[in-house]
Amino acid sequence: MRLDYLSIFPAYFDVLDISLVGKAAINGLVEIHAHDLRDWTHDRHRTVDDTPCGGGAGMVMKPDPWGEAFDEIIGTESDPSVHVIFPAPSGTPFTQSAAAELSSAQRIVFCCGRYEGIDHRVIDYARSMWTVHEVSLGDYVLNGGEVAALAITEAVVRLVPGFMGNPESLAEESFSAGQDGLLEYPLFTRPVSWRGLDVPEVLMSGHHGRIASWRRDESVRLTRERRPDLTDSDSSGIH
Ligand SMILES: Nc1cc(-c2ccc3ccn(Cc4ccc(CN5CCCC5)cc4)c3c2)n[nH]1
Repeated sequence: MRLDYLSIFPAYFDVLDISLVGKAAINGLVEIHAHDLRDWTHDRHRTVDDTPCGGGAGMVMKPDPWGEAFDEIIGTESDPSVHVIFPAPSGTPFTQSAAAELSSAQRIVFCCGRYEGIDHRVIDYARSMWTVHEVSLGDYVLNGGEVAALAITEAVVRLVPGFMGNPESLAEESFSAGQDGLLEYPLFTRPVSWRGLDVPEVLMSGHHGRIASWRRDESVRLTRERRPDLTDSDSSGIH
């Protein structure tokens, strides 16, 4: 899988050489390429923004540098197998199933906007050429797309076959199909007693049936408490 990042702050993506994603890069599962959008400007100030047509606060990213960067990084041929991701507050909420779908992509290009966003024609042009995803991380406003691109990268790459040492742990995660769409149960490890707080006895009983039942009950309780929106979904198994 090749991952490209277009940003005026490409150094944001240096961290990918350290983290788990870095290991995937080392063992050839993932190729990381970060690019400075200003490399595709031609004026002395390397300008990437301008005032919004129709007025309004802030600045908008000009289309020209994006188009030239696309030509060089992706090419001028249409190819639906290339996934182009535009993080945006107005995007579709990013989900675990979207991460799972993207984990089988051969090529993903992250377009990280700044200022108030990117000229919409950039997204329209990209839609005419590749498979475009405008995605939101959640209902809060970041200063740009870079943090969202890092989060999406981690969610996707950890699902790439061969990446996680212990694929079983993926099956038990929140939001993954195996867990019936419930939140994860609380986790404990040694010592059994810590600052007057003890591991629930059932977990030390060695009785697998009771342990499974306790974990399910805890997942149901937590989901009802924190994510009532998940309790009515068909996959949740609770109604
Ligand atoms: N889930 C999530 C994603 C983001 C995100 C992603 C990309 C960019 C690029 C620039 N920004 C800053 C930013 C600030 C204010 C507005 C709202 N303005 C109101 C009127 C015009 C626009 C939009 C955008 C991003 C933010 N934030 N949160």
